Formats: sequence, structure tokens, C-alpha cells
Amino acid sequence: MPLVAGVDSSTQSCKVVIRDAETGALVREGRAAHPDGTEVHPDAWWSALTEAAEQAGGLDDVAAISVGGQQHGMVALDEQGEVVRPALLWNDTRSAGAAEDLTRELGGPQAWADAVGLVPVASFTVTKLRWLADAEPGNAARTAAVCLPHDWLTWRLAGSPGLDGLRTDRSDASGTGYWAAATGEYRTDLLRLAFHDRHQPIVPVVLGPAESAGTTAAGALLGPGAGDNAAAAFGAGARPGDVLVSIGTSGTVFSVADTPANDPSGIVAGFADVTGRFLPLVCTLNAARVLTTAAAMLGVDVDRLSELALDAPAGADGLVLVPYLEGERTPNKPHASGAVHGLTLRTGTPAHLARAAVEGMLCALADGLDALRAQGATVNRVILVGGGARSEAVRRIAPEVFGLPVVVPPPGEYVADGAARQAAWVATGTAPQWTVKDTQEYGGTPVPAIREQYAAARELTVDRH
Ligand SMILES: Nc1ncnc2c1ncn2[C@@H]1O[C@H](COP(=O)(O)OP(=O)(O)O)[C@@H](O)[C@H]1O
Ligand SMILES: O=C(CO)[C@@H](O)[C@H](O)COP(=O)(O)O
Repeated sequence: MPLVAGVDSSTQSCKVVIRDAETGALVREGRAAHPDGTEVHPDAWWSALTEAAEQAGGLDDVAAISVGGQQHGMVALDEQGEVVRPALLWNDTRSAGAAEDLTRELGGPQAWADAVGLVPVASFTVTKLRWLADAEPGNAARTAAVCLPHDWLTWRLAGSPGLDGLRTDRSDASGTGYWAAATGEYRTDLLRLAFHDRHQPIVPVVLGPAESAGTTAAGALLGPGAGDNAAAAFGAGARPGDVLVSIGTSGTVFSVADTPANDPSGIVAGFADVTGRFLPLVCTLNAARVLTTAAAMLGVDVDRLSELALDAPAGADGLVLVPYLEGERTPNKPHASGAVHGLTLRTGTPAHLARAAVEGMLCALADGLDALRAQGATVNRVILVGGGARSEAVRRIAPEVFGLPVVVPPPGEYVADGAARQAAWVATGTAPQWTVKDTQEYGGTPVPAIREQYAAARELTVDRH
């Protein structure tokens, strides 16, 4: 029974799962924390991967490994393959001005949507490169190659084989802003535009779904890897009509589609998936950490927060929490902060605040669902994944906010599982047919008033420059 490994190098931690390539049975697993902050040296991801792999009993006996990772992070490498500066992560908003400049320079949002299926916001790699060119020209000139977190880890697993050995996959390439999911081609003109047409670093070769990125020193095949959301869709076994809602550091709403998205409003990003199809996706900057922050404000843990939230009535008697704790990407308000509206003698209780935090976080994601529908997605049910999906309050309140049945797979690492499925595909030549069992279904009567009061409060929340 060959074993395969899947890695999720996400914002807050690294997880490794080792599964049976034929049955998909979980054999071993491990995890290690990442440092806080929106600027992280990639060496920290390597240390965490090493620690998580050791905890999972090592990788020497696996036939193949594939790496899923947080999307968009800018990893700049010099001629020797050394990291030029700490990576700027997807949730670093310092390139918001660069995003505006790039949007204008190409001729506006529609021009970008037509070119690469997305409209620049601070999250996307192309804007981080423009920031680098403007703020750190010396580092920009030293940048001989640029890649993403999962590309860099795959390259390290392959023994750092020179800059020409860098590999990526369609799903992560589609989040750079200089690779078009619709055509499957790099837009080197946009890569050059990021550097004011003065410089063009090497970018990784883009692999197809079952192509190998090389081998490790121990001889394991390396899968193409993926952006974490695309890996989660593959890991959770999403079917047509399913929309995944992931409540991790980011909140994401996405589905697998046969055609690429083109949304000039910039709300839906036109990413690619891991099977050769597409992955229209909406992303918020504020999800699971809204819950941990609300819990910290109340001096409780997340389990108690959940109990408190379920003690308050739907709509929290009008208390609304707009959760822009890290600024926001959807809507594009990089300089906004969070706000609480509707505070009265009646609503000033821990239960009301807990409920408002859960509802506010879910309402921002429900706006994403609407945007996905507007792009033509069929939405029959929601599959809830990510750390925040472990919260009972989130599971029970989600159907009231989304107005849809919500399915929750057993707690697990669906990004790492998706990567393990890729590894099995590369190792065996066939996409694995592993099934996800024991899902729980949550129904409930929709409560439109929750979204109505949120929409009103959202409009009152300002973007502070
Ligand atoms: N029971 C729970 N209730 C609420 N939040 C939770 C719970 N369990 C984990 N989390 C939160 O989920 C987040 C981690 O989720 P994960 O999907 O691994 O994030 P990421 O992939 O962005 O690192 C953390 O912020 C953690 O506090
Ligand atoms: O920027 C996006 C998607 O466009 C984020 O979803 C990142 O990919 C980070 O993911 P998590 O660490 O929150 O899972």
C-alpha cells in the first residue's frame, strides 16, 4: 500500500497528512505553527514543514508529496536562489496604492478582468511586486525570480535545483495577476508593468494537474501543488452545485466551474482549479480571527464564545459587528477597521456581542455567495471547512444567514487532503476517488433580517486613509 503526503502551508500553521494512496485512509499527521505577521521569512515555513513532517513520522516512506499553500505571497529570490527579503503575505495591505496605480495604468478594472480574470487588490502578487519596485528598488533589482509560498516549498523539497527548476500549478499561478486562467498563459507584459517595464524576473513553469515537479532526495515524486483554496475544493470532493465556504484566517467562498470568471467589479476572482477547470472565488481578510478576537474581548475561549452566541436571539436584537479587523479586501477597504453598531442597554451583553461577531463574519461571506451567483454559479448547498467550521455556533447560524443547507465534513485538514490527492494522482496516474464520509447537515429557517441590518451597518463603516 503506497503512502502519499499532502501539505497545507497556510497562514497560521503547517499541516502534514499521510494517506494510503489507494483508499485515502489517514495514516499519520502532524502540524506546526507559523509566526504571526503579514511579512514572514520563508525559512519559517520550511522549519514548520520540517517539524510537522517529523511529527507525522517523517516523509521517507511516501511515494509522492504535494504542497498546498496560502495564495499570492511574494517570495523574491536572487540569482543564487537566496530570499531577497521576507515574503509579503496575501493579507498584507501595504500595496493597496500600487493596486490602484496598476488598475489605472492598464486602462481600468475591465481591462484587468479581461487580461487575467481579476482586478488588482493588495492581496495579489503583482501589486506586491509594484510595491517592491517603488519602495525597495534595490531589492527589486536583485529579484532574479519570483514565486509563491507553495512553489518555494516544492522547490526546497526538490533540493533547490536552480531558478529554472521553479514549478507552480494553474491554481496558484492564477492568483498572481500575471497569469491568465482563461488562456493558460503568462502575461509577461503585466509582470514587467509591475516593475515599470524595467525588469522581468524568472517565474515558475506552470504544471498541469498530474504533472510532477521533480523528486525529493529520498526519491518521492513531487506533485504540482496548489493554492490552498483549490486544494480544499479537491480535498472536500466538491460536486456541481456545491459552494465551499472556508473559515480560516481568510474567509473564502468558491466553487468549481467549467468557464473562467470575468468580474470587473473585482469581487469574484477568476482563479483556476486543480483539475484543469476554474475556481471563481471571493475572499475576505477577516474570518476565524473575528471569532478569536471576540472571544478575547469577552475573556473566554472559542467554545464558550459559541455557547454565548447561541444564547442570544437571531439578529442579536440589532447589534451588528462589521468585522474589518485587518482592513478588508471584499469590499475593497484596505484601511478600514471593525465597528459595532446598535449598542444599547439591552444589547450590551456578552451573548449579544458573541452572536454579532458570528453573524457579522458570516454576513460578509454571504455577500460573497451573492457575487458568485451573479457570476453564474449554481448554489444548491454550502460545504463549510476551515478551523472556524469547528464552531457549533458557526455551523448552526450559517443556514440562517446563507439561506441554504450547510454541510460540514468531519473536522479535518481538507487543504492538506487535496494536496495528498494530487500526490496520489501523480504517483498512480489516476485521480483518486476517495470519499468524505460522516458529513453533518445543518438546516434552519433563513432569517433575512440578519443580512438586512448588516448591510445597513456595513455602509456606515468608513475606509480610513
Ligand atoms: N472551535 C473553534 N471555533 C472557532 N475558531 C476555531 C476553532 N478551532 C479553530 N479555530 C480557528 O481557526 C483558525 C485556524 O483555521 P485554519 O483553517 O487552519 O486557518 P489557516 O488555514 O488560515 O491557517 C484559527 O484562527 C483558530 O483559532
Ligand atoms: O488570499 C486568499 C485567497 O485569494 C487566501 O485564502 C489565502 O490563500 C490564505 O488562506 P488561509 O491561510 O486563510 O487558508
